[in-house]
Amino acid sequence: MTDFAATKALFHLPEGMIYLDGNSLGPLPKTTAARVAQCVTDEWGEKLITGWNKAGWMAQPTALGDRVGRLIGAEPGHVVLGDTLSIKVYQALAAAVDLMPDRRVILTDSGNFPSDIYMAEGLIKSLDRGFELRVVAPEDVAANLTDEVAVLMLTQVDYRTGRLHDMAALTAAAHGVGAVIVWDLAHTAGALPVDVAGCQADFAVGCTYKYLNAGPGAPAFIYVAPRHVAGCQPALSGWLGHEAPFAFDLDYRPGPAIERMRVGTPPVLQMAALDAAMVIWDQVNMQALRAASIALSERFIKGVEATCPMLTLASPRDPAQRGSQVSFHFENGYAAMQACIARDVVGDFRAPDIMRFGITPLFIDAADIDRAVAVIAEVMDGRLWDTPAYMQKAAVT
Ligand SMILES: Cc1ncc(COP(=O)(O)O)c(C=O)c1O
Ligand SMILES: Nc1c(O)cccc1C(=O)C[C@H](N)C(=O)O
Repeated sequence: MTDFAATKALFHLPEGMIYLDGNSLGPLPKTTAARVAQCVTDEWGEKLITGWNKAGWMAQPTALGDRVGRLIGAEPGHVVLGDTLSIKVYQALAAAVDLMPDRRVILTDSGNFPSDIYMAEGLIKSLDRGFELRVVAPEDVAANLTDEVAVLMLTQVDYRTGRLHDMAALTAAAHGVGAVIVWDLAHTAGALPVDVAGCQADFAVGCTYKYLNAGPGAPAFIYVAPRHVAGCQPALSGWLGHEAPFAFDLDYRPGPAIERMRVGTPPVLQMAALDAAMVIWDQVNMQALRAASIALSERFIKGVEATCPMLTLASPRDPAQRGSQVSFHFENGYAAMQACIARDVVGDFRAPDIMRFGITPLFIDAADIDRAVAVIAEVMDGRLWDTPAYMQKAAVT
């Protein structure tokens, strides 16, 4: 599918709203409610426990894994869904350090999402084998790849600025010093073409509630390269990752392939929501999507820069260095974003001063971009953000 004028009709968007936040929580596909209702009434309601076999619930994590896998260039049979992204980061990192018994440095960058860093710290603590987490500036990653590094763990697209790491180059550089790489694709999957297999990435993880429209709390995914899967000893050895879960053996034996990265019971209702979203995503041509995303992003930057001199671009100016979001610095960014949201232009704020806008061509078009620019200009020009009501920070920003 390359006709993004048609895809907008596939999503429910509140009347009058311009939703520039599909990179945080994607909007609802129009078919999702019926698909989830069918799962609830026909599958859960009528099939009850037999739904695990008859409705295919047990096979969903790998079946959906292949569909998500297409979007990231994974080989079939090497992606599985389940758990949260933080859990999948932990699993991937634990498996990665296991491959490198003689090295003790996990390298990451300060643009990484904090949860990835916290999970690495937690893993290091529980391993208690003297690992060091080394956090460097994003532009210094390559220079810090030494033969001390066991694992390079990176989020490809910086959640604040949208800065995009070169997956092929950094994967090759990590391999060049004998290290293993873990990619977090939270802001990549459904945002731009990726080729984990072609880049020879070792592990990749990501979520499905942002660009992939599977809804709040939707399951995460994990990719393990074919060459590693047989040697991968799951750190989170739950029963559904066992070779024969229904043998109920007391000794753990990992499942045959990517199944071993499953942990426990899959979230069946969320998987149904993901299934509905994937009916759209199965059709999407990622190269065409990327071209549309760049055209809209360039239009947005041009419009905002022409009308809002107090906003400064926080994202890379070169579209090849950006994911599918555009961010601006503004010292009163929180209040300004609240003022935009009150006028139906929805983006989000990331501390300390980032106004972040997701550019998602499946449901945002050039007319939306122009209207959003006009609203942002009105907010900035009229200092409409400068009211106490917009300064009050909510629990979730
Ligand atoms: C890059 C990145 N990694 C990890 C997470 C954490 O994901 P989750 O809350 O699903 O564990 C997020 C978002 O919350 C993220 O953007
Ligand atoms: N996962 C989120 C949530 O459960 C509540 C609110 C926001 C989020 C997010 O996705 C934050 C996100 N990782 C970010 O890019 O900022």
